Amino acid sequence: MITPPSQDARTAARDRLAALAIPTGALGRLGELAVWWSSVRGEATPAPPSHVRAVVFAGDHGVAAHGVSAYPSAVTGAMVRAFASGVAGTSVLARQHDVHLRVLDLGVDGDFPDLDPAIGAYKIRRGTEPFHLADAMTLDEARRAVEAGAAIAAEEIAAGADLLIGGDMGIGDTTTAAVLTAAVLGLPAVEVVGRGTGIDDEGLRVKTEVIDTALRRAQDRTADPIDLLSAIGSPDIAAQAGFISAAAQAGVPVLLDGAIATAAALVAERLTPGVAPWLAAGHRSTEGAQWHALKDLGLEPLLDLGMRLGEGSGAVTAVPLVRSAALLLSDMALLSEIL
Ligand SMILES: O=C(O)c1ccc[n+]([C@@H]2O[C@H](COP(=O)([O-])O)[C@@H](O)[C@H]2O)c1
Ligand SMILES: Cc1cc2nc[nH]c2cc1C
Repeated sequence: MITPPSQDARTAARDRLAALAIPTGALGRLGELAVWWSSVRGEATPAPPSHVRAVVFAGDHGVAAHGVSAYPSAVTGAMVRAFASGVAGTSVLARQHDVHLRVLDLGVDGDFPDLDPAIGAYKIRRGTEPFHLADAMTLDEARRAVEAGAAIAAEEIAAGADLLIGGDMGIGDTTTAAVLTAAVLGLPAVEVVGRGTGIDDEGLRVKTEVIDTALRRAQDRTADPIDLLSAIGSPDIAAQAGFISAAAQAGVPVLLDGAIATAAALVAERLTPGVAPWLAAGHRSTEGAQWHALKDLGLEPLLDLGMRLGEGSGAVTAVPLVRSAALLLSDMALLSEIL
């Protein structure tokens, strides 16, 4: 059961927003963001987020060996190392915006004996099966991955998180996100396919075909989200779904990233209905799957910069907007006070 965000706080925030020393509605979506932040914090004028914590869920995707990505799977493990040493794109953004960031290996097809063992503490398996040909993982693995995500959220909340971000790292994962989104929403492959890391027209044709084949293979598996994850998911996306679901159950808001995070949110909403009001969308990705998933969740993205990096980068880039929105609502004068 998910308790909805506070209606009283939302009403009080809306009233204050309407009374601020601005023309009515002049803050646009920043005003709506302020009202959302009040509702999820349960206060009319909450402090801006000061303990933002992001987790990058890494994993390999068997489908990557079938011509759907512009890069080889070897990049996934290399990027885990880049996160561990603080030199990935999102590492830079997280330092800039005072966001705590950690990377976790849920399903990379390799090991990291020289890195902090905590990175692999939730590892479920090594890579996935190519899901247009066979189930990505077992039911038990899918279940354990969702539980791992919930345990990770609990750790971040215990560490004091007032806003959570999930990021992804996995070559091939835009195909997985697209298939999951299409299966949940009943959409054809052409509606959810995107160029991911930058595939050419031939790559796009192959990727569309792979998505279409996977969808036909999983068409009777959509009733149970765990079964669907085992058919066409991955441990990293299943864990991110469990993470989002657990955050919402604990009343901790989540700022969504791109196509993979939003697909995970869609699955989380099916696992535990009532998740969506606890979410805000950091940015609009270049992937059609994300646009459809956001629409279903009733979310409008904050930024639209043409970003397609993943890693939680779009969400971390939007963190200053949440802080600005909260401060505008709490610190600005009312029109009645200046007239
Ligand atoms: O988050 C997004 O919307 C997004 C869009 C395009 C690419 N990515 C990142 O690029 C990788 C997946 O791209 P691909 O082409 O290998 O499926 C993966 O590591 C993602 O983090 C992420
Ligand atoms: C270099 C590189 C970095 C990434 N970060 C997220 N996805 C990525 C894909 C590639 C190829």
